[in-house]
Amino acid sequence: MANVSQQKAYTTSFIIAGPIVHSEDIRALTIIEHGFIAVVRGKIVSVCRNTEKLMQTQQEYGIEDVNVYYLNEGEFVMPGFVDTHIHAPQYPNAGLGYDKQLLDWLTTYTFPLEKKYVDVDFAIGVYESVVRKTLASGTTTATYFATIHYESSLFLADIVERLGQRAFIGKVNMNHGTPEGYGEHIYDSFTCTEQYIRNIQCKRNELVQPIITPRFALNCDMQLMMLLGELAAKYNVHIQTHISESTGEVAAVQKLYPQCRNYADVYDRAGLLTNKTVLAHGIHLSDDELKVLAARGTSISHCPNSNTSLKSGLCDVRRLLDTGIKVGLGTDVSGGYSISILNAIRSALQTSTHIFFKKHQGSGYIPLSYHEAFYLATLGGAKALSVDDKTGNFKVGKDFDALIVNMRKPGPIDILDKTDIKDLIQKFLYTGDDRNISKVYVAGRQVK
Ligand SMILES: O=c1[nH]c(=O)c2nc[nH]c2[nH]1
Ligand SMILES: [Zn+2]
Repeated sequence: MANVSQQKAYTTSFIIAGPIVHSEDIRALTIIEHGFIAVVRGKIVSVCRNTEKLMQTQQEYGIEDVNVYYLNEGEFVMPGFVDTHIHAPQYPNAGLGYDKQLLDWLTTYTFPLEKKYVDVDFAIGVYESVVRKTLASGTTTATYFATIHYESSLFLADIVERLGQRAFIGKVNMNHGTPEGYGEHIYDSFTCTEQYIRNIQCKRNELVQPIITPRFALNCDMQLMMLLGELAAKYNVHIQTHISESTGEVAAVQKLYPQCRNYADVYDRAGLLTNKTVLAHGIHLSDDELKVLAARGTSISHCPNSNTSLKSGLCDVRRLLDTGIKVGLGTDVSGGYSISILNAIRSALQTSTHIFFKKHQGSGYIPLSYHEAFYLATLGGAKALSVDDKTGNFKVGKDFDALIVNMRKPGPIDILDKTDIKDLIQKFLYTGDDRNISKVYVAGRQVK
């Protein structure tokens, strides 16, 4: 029998035995104190609540003793994190520029940095760091914005593929209101995007998918957005953009599209609201807009660190969920300063508590709980991206995207008292960091 730390990186058929934690729905965590998960060629074939049938399962799937890994005291296995919104090229700016709000922040800090990705060598260096760092932080699925540059966006896809992450990767579209040297002609924007989609689909790697990425309604005209909506339908691909992040942005969109009822209507008219669309932020959406998103099956990426860092506002996740909208968490680097979904969990919990403070006494408002935040970071994110048939929890038939968490490792805090599995989970969510994530798996492949 092997300890989990001795596992070979390339073994995709194995059993992990010990404490298991995952979400089956938002209401509660499922905790198995001592069970096992059997993985065959990267897929989960069995999840058991005890170890009685472990040897039988080994025999059934021909899993040798050396590929049975027992977790030690202080360890547990959980699903990998899903980051539903992150700008890979903005990583060099993480932690910088929070003296400005969204529209000024874009022109002062973000566009000048993104321009540099015309240089593929610069892009490769940054993208390699981003993918390694997100994997090390437990992000097994990431939804990336790249830049407008075709070549460097493809390099991001290559790096993701080589390092083994599950990801949606978008070449950004921008043909309106763009800064000097960082914009596209509508024809190039459209044709490059189509070529980009074909190029990524040719890889035939199920883990790496293209995603259509109009930056937001202020940087694309209606004609381009409509063409992109058609492309999404033609190639059956996902769509991502931003919506209703700051009040200044909402006012500018209303001015630019006076014929549209509201911000969501701009995207709806363009055919961009589908059940494979994920919209970042959505802080200032009206009830009417939420109804449209729910009807279209469009989801929201909640990016609480960014919403606070750029002083955009408090997004009420409870309201989104109550309207039937799918919600996942996003780091939104570098609007957010942290690459880690653990940080997004904490920011989401704090934002929800701040909203609770603002409500009047007796409103009955219930702030998010840690197990709801765990759901948003895993299964909620997978549902938001419509990949919950593949990932998000440990259901038989899904890919094994998972983290081995070790709370006994030298890390940010010491565990001094006796703890049960529930304590370990909470300690990890509130105080853990990547030092506590000892192993990361995507589709059964060990990637950390
Ligand atoms: O947080 C954000 N980051 C961006 O890069 C961006 N572009 C448009 N709107 C945006 N919001
Ligand atoms: Zn963003």
